Amino acid sequence: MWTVLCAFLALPLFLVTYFEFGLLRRKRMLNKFQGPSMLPLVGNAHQMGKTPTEILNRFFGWWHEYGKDNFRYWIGYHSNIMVTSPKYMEFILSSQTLISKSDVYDLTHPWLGLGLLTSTGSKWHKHRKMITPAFHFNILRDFHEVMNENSTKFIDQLKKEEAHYLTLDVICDTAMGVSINAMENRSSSVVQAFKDITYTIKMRAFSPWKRNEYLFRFAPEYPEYSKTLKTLQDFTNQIIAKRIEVRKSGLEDDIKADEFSRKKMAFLDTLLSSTVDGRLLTSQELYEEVSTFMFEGHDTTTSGEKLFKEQCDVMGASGLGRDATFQEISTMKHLDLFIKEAQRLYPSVPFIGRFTEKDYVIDGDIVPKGTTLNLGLLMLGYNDRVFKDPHKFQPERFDREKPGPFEYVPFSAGPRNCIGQKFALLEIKTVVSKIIRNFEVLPALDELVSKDGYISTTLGLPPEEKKSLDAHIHK
Ligand code: HEM
Repeated sequence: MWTVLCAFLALPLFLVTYFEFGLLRRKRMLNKFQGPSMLPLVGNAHQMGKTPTEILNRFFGWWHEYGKDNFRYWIGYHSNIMVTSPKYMEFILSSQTLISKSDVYDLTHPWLGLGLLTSTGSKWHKHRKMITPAFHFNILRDFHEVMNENSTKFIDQLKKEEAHYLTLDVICDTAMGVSINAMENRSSSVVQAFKDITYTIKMRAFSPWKRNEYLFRFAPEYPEYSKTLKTLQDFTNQIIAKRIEVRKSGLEDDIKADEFSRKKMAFLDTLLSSTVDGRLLTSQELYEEVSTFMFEGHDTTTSGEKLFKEQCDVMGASGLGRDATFQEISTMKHLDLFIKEAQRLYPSVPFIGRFTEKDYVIDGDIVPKGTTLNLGLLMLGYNDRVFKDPHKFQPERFDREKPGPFEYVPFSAGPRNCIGQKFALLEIKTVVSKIIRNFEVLPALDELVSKDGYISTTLGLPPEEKKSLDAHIHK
């Protein structure tokens, strides 16, 4: 009896010692990096905060404290380096071997499996090669019609002050050939499920025990998470099944009124007809790629006099009521700068992660095997060594001061860059240009831009400045 009790009590101690021992080498090497001191078991998890805003503020706080340079931190036994130095960015993003995603992406596996975003090694290489033609210039041009149709619906909803989910409609309508009409069906369980699952995944990343698949089953939010996951899995599987059915029956061209009637479903059709190693994709592989594109293709893509003038110049003053052509969209240069500036301050993908499967020497430092490299794309945009007066919204800055190739990378760079970059930019330009032609766009009074051109959210400021400004704003 006593032996069992003692063994039971000693177990946690044994486990902690075991893990600490296993980490000695990594800890020793990572201690050479600047960063906050850590506690046993939790690392720095207790300092992270409980909401996405608190977590962002914590990261920015450390970033300022450590000279706007890289720093290391620990979430339980997961060691991380927050990478913000352009030299590190260049090494990591250009590497042909450092392509494995960080352990944070494991949290998406139950939902996305190992699709293009999360897979690595030869599977990723083969699938990237197979999918790349689906984003060819000519295919994008065909998609533009669908983007215009959905943008028109979006504008109608904006006029009623009820605009939502445009990007989800566009990715389903173009890449999958399925009209889910999320804009008009806001209470749809699928639409809500996309929002819920991404929130849960983000928050799990900062909890040492919820990161673990088994321990997470005991978390209070687990039953809701399982339901959400099933909703998304069923939705994706249904899309694939219906498309296969339509292809089998050879009815693609006949059922014009049906929701699966579009002829140009480049992405899903590419997947269904492509071979890898001489065989068709398995149903699991199909599931992984389709769910990956539904996620990447909609959660990422969501003013002023000069913009309006450009619309008049390009479209002609009498053409403001019609859709812009593909060609016209590509000549809207000021709109390009505007989008670039918005992505600098509010990048759709603020962080991306890599995992070191061996030791690497980066810019003279040894980064040990087993380290998560968290690439702070968000921090790059706030670096005043690169962007003068970074809190000022100035689209023209990209004409004057061109950042280096690894100083501004909202779509990432190198072999694992965003495969949907051109699709995304076309979609954003299509909808934003239409908004400008239909509405007078003014700076948001207290949300985005203040009268003197400074953004008035306090994101990215050093903690003391942020505190005093926050107090001022909330007066
Ligand atoms: C403003 C919109 C978008 C931004 C800022 C963006 C940004 C990014 C970034 C930073 C990555 C690298 C992720 C990483 O290394 O973990 C990425 C990858 C990816 N993006 Fe996008 N993205 C956008 C829109 C899209 C769209 C519309 C699609 C699909 C139609 C898409 C599909 C993908 C895929 C599949 C990957 C993984 C590529 C690979 O690993 O080979 N993205 N994106």
